[in-house]
This record gives sequence, C-alpha cells and structure tokens, in this order.
Amino acid sequence: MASKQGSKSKKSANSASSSKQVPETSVDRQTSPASWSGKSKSHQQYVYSESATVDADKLKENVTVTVRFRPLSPKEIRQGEEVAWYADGETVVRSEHNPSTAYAYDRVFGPTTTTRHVYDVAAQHVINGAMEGVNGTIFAYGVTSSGKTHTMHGDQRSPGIIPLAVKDAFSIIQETPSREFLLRVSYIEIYNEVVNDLLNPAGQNLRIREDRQGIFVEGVKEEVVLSPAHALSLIAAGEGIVKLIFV
Ligand SMILES: Nc1ncnc2c1ncn2[C@@H]1O[C@H](COP(=O)(O)OP(=O)(O)OP(=O)(O)O)[C@@H](O)[C@H]1O
Repeated sequence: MASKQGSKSKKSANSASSSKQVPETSVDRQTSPASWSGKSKSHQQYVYSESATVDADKLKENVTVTVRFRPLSPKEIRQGEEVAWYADGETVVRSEHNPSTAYAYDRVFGPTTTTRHVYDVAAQHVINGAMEGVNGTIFAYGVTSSGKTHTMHGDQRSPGIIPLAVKDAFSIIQETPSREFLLRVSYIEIYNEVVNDLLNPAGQNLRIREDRQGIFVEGVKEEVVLSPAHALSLIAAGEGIVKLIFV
C-alpha cells in the first residue's frame, strides 16, 4: 500500500537499502531463536517501508527493509521441506547450511511473529507520518507463497497491514478535530509492467507520468473514502477485478 500526502518529496525506490552481509563475530549469538532450524526454499518475504520523516531517534534511515519468515505449512512439513535461512535475533538472517553466511536488515521477524507486531514495528510510523503530510510507501515483496498477501491483507482473525493502516488513519482523523483531512483511495496492479486500475475495469494499461508535483498514474480512479469500512470495501471490490482479469 502506498500513501502519498503532503508536500515533501518521496525518495526513489532505487534508494532502498539492501541487506548487508555481517561477519560472524558481529552477531550476538544469545539472541538466536533455539527452536527454529531446518533447510530448504524461501519462506521469507520483505516488507519495505519508506518515509520522508527524519526522526533520528526512531529511524536511522528513511528507507527500511524488514524480513518476515512464515512458518512451514502443513503440506510443506508433510513433504519433508526444511528451512534454509532463519532469523538470528532481531536483525540477522542466517544460513542453516553455512552459519557463517548471514545478512543484516533493519528488522527480522521469525515465524511466530504476529502481523500486528510487524505492523507496529515496521509500518505504523509511515502511517503516522503520512497523516502529518509526509509521503510514505509500504510494500511487500517475495517469491510466490512467501506470505505477502497474508501480511498485507490478512484475514478476520489476523488483519493485515492494509486494514491496520486504514484503521489507524481514521483513528488519527478522529483524534485530530482541529484539522481537516481528505482521504482518497486508488488501487492498481502492475503485472508484466502493465498498469491496470483495480477500481475501474475500463482502466487498463495506464500510463505513468511525472510532472513537477510528482509521479502519478494517468487516469487512475481515486475514490474519496469516509470510513474504514468504505476504504476496505473498495479494496475488496478491487480484488474482484483482479480475479476477473486472471480468469
Ligand atoms: N506468517 C504466516 N503465518 C501463517 N501462515 C502464513 C503466514 N504467511 C503466509 N502464510 C500462509 O502461507 C500461504 C502463502 O501465503 P500468501 O498467499 O500470503 O503468499 P503470497 O506471497 O501472497 O503468494 P503469491 O505471490 O503466490 O500470491 C497462505 O496459505 C498463507 O495463509
């Protein structure tokens, strides 16, 4: 989900911080999760957040990269799959095959972490910033089945980052009666480098343009939203269009 408000400019996605390989000696071994080990393919996905906020105490960087591991599914366990990388403490991902190979990120979450916790640590500050007029972006990436949808959308039992963010945005509006807010939602997909509008079935193959105010998708539908339920119903409607596109 991307939020874009205010006048400060957004940093380019190309400036995303990448992982740093950490020498063996730099890792505090006492923080290693004892119960998580194994070998196999990737069950990790990355939550990338970007905010133009400069809050040195809270965020050392405007762009942060967070890794979230999901647990092995029952099917994977039945098939004898094992985990190849694990969360070693709060910032390091380490290879099970070769323990001297490790990478450091801004934050690493193991498979028992809740989405709520991921949101609180890795995303909430971007929402707070956006409501103060600072541009911000949160997105998840990872291989298929790594847990992007689970993290961003979630379900009734465990809401994802999108519903948590929408709820927080409206809470902030309610708590700030002295200011007037206008919230607009648009929902697009980029598939094979083609931009489609998920709130408007006719909005296919849209162009991305740039002017002095920033980058925008030409002709994209933007809906003014008045409540969390309204915003989430638009997202749900957009999901229906995704299914139509792929059927
Ligand atoms: N943290 C988690 N805890 C428990 N189950 C999870 C977690 N993350 C993902 N899953 C489960 O793993 C499966 C794959 O996750 P999900 O569909 O979110 O992956 P994805 O990255 O969106 O995949 P795709 O790119 O193919 O759409 C789902 O059944 C989901 O419920």
